Parts: sequence; structure tokens; C-alpha cells
Amino acid sequence: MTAPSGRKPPIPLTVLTGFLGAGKTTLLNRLLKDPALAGTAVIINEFGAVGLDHLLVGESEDGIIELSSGCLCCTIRGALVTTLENLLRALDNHRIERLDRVIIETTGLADPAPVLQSVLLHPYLSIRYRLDGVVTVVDAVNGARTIETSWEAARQIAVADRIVLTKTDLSAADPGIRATIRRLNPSARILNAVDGEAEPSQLFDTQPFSTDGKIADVAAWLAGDEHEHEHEHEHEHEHEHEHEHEDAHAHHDVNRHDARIRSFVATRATPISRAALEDFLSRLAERHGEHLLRIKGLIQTAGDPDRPLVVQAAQTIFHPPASLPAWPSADHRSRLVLIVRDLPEEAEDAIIGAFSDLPRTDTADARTIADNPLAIAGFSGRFQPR
Ligand SMILES: Nc1nc2c(ncn2[C@@H]2O[C@H](COP(=O)(O)OP(=O)(O)OP(=O)(O)O)[C@@H](O)[C@H]2O)c(=O)[nH]1
Repeated sequence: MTAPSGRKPPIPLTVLTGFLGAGKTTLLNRLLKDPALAGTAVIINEFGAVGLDHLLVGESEDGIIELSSGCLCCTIRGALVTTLENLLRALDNHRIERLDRVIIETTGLADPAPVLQSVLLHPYLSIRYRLDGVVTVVDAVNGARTIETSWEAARQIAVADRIVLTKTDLSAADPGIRATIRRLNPSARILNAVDGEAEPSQLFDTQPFSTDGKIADVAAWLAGDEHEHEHEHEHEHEHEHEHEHEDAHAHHDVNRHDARIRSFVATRATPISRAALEDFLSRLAERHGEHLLRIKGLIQTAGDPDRPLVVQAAQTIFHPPASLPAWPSADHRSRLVLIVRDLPEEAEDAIIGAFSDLPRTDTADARTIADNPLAIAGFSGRFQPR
């Protein structure tokens, strides 16, 4: 590395984290429209073999770098370091004009500690970058339950310098969520930001990252002292998950997070009517809701095939689908990416089969409906986006 270190001021770097579907991309899309964030490079990392985020993040594709699939905290940590080094090299060699800021959006399943260690403990990156802080997005509907069931989510909150609370506009929002957050993080500023409505000045260049005011575990995690952490908590369940997490990563299966969480994709080549899609999603939520962590999809609808419908769900909260003005790539097939926990494999096969062969309501006959492996006897409900 030939860069003249020490002469240029360090580049502020923010880690944007938060559990699956909490609203990270929504926040990022809003923020990147602000001229105050010109010159920002965004590193996106998505879990699962088929990412959709790069297709869904705003109009300005400049400066957006998608890291190969895998979980940022383990399997592709090396790729993160290389990307950060390459950005510096491009700046020093004048291949890019400016690099005023870097934002790393982690996957919703990422343990933020190894991501922070990659920068803080790196002899060169720690000089050229300044950790401006960790911004953690927390969903006011699913947040409390998520903390209970996912140690990663609890860590994401505990290490945060700023917390962005989303989905407080929904009737299911938990009025006690701030108190729950405070138990894990006594000092971070908590901002209310429905649909990512936040000002860059509230999130960047305020106070730099520090372990001061955070629960004692944070310093231990950053020191990589997992042993101490395990003893302090004597939390068997959490311990178990950490081992599963490590085991799964050792096999480099990009679709597996640990022994319980995995991602898969269901595709369909022909357009789907809105009614059939709604039936399918209703049945999916009804039948497998407890296993669903995240659904994202781009759907070719029969009524409007040139404008893909974006389907989004965080756990069992289905968000109102929105249409994109055009397909973001040449591939116009419908794709649903699901992240599930403890879903039996037969159920995965059934979901893939049902999606690829949905009964078309315009041509449906009794046999195709009966053959649909997701069909529920007597079910006649409709998917109601909340
Ligand atoms: N009602 C409501 N919906 C929101 C809010 N913030 C985000 N959403 C919706 O939540 C869904 C998930 O938002 P994303 O921004 O994609 O979440 P994410 O954290 O990037 O998701 P992953 O990258 O999969 O972890 C989308 O349908 C958003 O429109 C909010 O404050 N209120």
C-alpha cells in the first residue's frame, strides 16, 4: 500500500445495522438523496445467494458496492477489508474524485462486533478511516421479540451510537420498545424515523464511536473476548447459537446463517395475477408464519408486467407492495427470497413448488387449487397488507 498515510484526514465510516427487515435500506435510500451525503460510498452486504437489495436501493447506483453473498460478520470479512483498501487505493490513484464517507450496511443477521474489529484492529484501515459510529435500526413492531430470539439483534442494539426507531406508524407498534432498547443500551440517542425520515446531521459526525456509556459486554466483544462474554452471561441458548453460527460458516454455505436460519429463493417465469399472489402470501403467513424472518420479492404481475411489484415482509408484517417504474435488470422472472428459521425442508419444497405453479385465478380450476401444496382446506381469506 503506497498511500501517504497521515496527510489526509481519516475518512468517516459508519456501520449501519439492524435486524432483518427493520428498515436499513429504506433509511439509506432517504439519506442518499441528501446532498450532504454526496461523495459517500456504500458497501452493501446481503445474506443469501440471490440478493435483491442492489436492485432496490435508489436511483443513484454510483458509489454502491455489493459484497458477494454471505454474512459480513464471518465468511466475507476478508472481502470487506479488501473493499475498504481498494477504495483508498482508488482515491489515492485518483481513479475516484472523492471519498468523503463510507457507509457499510450489514446484513440483518450480522454480529456487528467482527465488522467493527475489521476496521478498528486493522493497522492501516484504522489510520485511514475514522469510525464515525454504529447506527442501528430497530423495528418498533418486531423489535422486542427479535431481541428475545436473536442474540445478533441484541448485540446490534448494544453497540449502537445512534438508534433509529422505525414502524412506529403501525398500529402494532410496541409502546414499550424504547424501554426495552434502554436496557441494552443506556446511552445511545434514539431517533424516531418513520420510513427512514432522518437527517444526516442526526446520524453522522455527531459523536464518534466509543464504548463509553455502553454495557460492559461491548468492550469485551470488541476485544474478541467471547470467553469472558459467555461466562458473564451463562446464557446457554446464546452460547449454543454462537457455536452453530461458527459451524455453519465453516462450511461456507452462503445460504445458511446457522443450523436454524437459511435462505432460499422461489421463482416463476410466467406473470401472476394480484389475487393469486395475495392468496399465496396469505397462505404462506398462515401456515408458516412462525418460521418466516424475511421475505423480499420482485413480482411480474399479469395486470402490469412491465412494472415489477416489490413484495416485502419482516417476520409476519407484510408491508404494502409498491411498483417499480421498470425492471431493474433484464431478468423479468418473479423472484421471492425467503429467510426462514427452523422451517422443515419439505415445507421449503412445497413453497417453491406452489410459487412456481400458482393457480391463476383467471384460469384456475378445482384441480390446480387442490394440487397447490399450500392450499388450506376451506381457506378463502385475502392477503391484507398492513
Ligand atoms: N410502515 C412502515 N414501514 C416501514 C418503515 N421503515 C421501513 N418500512 C418497510 O419495511 C420493509 C423493510 O424495509 P427495508 O428498508 O428493506 O429493511 P432492511 O432492514 O433493509 O431489510 P434487510 O436488508 O432485509 O435486513 C419495507 O417494506 C419498508 O417499506 C416505517 O417506519 N414504517
